[in-house]
Amino acid sequence: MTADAQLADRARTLDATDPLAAYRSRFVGHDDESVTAYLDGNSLGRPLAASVDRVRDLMLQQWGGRLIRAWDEGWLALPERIGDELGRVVLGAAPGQCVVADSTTVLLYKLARAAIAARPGRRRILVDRDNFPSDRFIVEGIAAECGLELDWLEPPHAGGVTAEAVRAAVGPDTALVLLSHVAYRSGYLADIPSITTAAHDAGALVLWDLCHSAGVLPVELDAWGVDLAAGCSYKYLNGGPGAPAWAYVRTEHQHFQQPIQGWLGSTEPFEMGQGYQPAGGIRRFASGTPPILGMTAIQDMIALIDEAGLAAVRDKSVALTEFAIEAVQAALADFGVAIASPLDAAERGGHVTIDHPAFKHVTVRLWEQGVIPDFREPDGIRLGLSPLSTSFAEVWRGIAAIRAELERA
Ligand SMILES: Cc1ncc(COP(=O)(O)O)c(C=O)c1O
Ligand SMILES: Nc1c(O)cccc1C(=O)C[C@H](N)C(=O)O
Repeated sequence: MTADAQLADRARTLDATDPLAAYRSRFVGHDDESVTAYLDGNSLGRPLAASVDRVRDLMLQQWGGRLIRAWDEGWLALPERIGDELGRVVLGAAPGQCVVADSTTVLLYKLARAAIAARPGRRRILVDRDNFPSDRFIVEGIAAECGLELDWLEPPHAGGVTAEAVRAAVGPDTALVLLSHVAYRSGYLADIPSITTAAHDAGALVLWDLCHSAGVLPVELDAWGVDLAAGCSYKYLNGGPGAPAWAYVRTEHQHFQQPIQGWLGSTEPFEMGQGYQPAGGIRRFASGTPPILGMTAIQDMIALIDEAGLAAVRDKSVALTEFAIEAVQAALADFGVAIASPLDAAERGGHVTIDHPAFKHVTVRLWEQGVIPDFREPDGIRLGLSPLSTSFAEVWRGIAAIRAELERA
């Protein structure tokens, strides 16, 4: 058997013995033959068939039938109701600490400003140079706005941000540390508990960006002592394009003041009174009218993760990334393709990034033939493997297609 036939055979065996394989059929488009391999579930997760029904019901029964009455009949409470479910199933958070609102970018701003205000007199923010642009741009803006200084964790930090690096960089003047749980490019998985402790030992707060971890690996925000966190819901939470983000604020920090003082974060919105009085609890971190259509589909993925179990989802995620690495090493190493993600599964999230100078051009050709990974500058193809909707066969088809394009290049 050729090496290729062996990999194709292994993919078939892995799919045949995958205890979560049947979940794939619950997603719209799983049988669309024009998509040879969807490897971008960490940018935009596939829709669930259940969400099509839920959105239809929302439009016909709730919006169409109940009209404005639907706000009182459930819509106004939805950001916290979904937040509680997210906390229970995905984030390891007791009720009353999560809310769905805004975008991740806006929530990161609100939470970072709230944290800065809660550490008066401290003048520094620690941030990772390799963090996602929004995260970096937000603290750059806040530093300019509030007259603060930024400290940068510079790469390489032996693969990713470690507790030792954070401990060495924080001090009595550090107000806030802003980091990602899973790095958007490399997929490096940061150790939240030890990094949070390192920051707390210096009296700083930590804001965690969980965009690339929520829904793909177990998270225990309460148990890990996390202060503040935010993440998006259109990746592994399959909420759809532009679905609103979520924020976690630990109960003991819910007296923090957030900067976007809107009526729906105030005590009695419908009194329309003078002077902003922040609501109690997590509701004070909301600002304006909740995007009900946008947050509707998230509920189906939370329910699906609940059904499958996050530990099983992580097992499949590890198996998918292990197989991707094995296939890249076997099929692409001879072309000079380098693996930019950690090789140790314990240090890796749900995606694998591989680098090659031809990948920008290769990605265009892949998309034309229905093989859909992400390209990330300067030369990375990011294979985003969504455990409940990605098959091992898909991973192999994607990697075989990359090799075919490199052969032509
Ligand atoms: C790690 C990370 N942080 C923040 C964002 C920004 O999210 P949004 O565009 O929803 O504000 C993204 C993705 O876009 C991301 O991957
Ligand atoms: N939010 C996105 C969008 O509106 C268009 C294209 C991609 C995205 C993404 O989510 C990118 C993603 N956060 C990343 O890690 O690269």
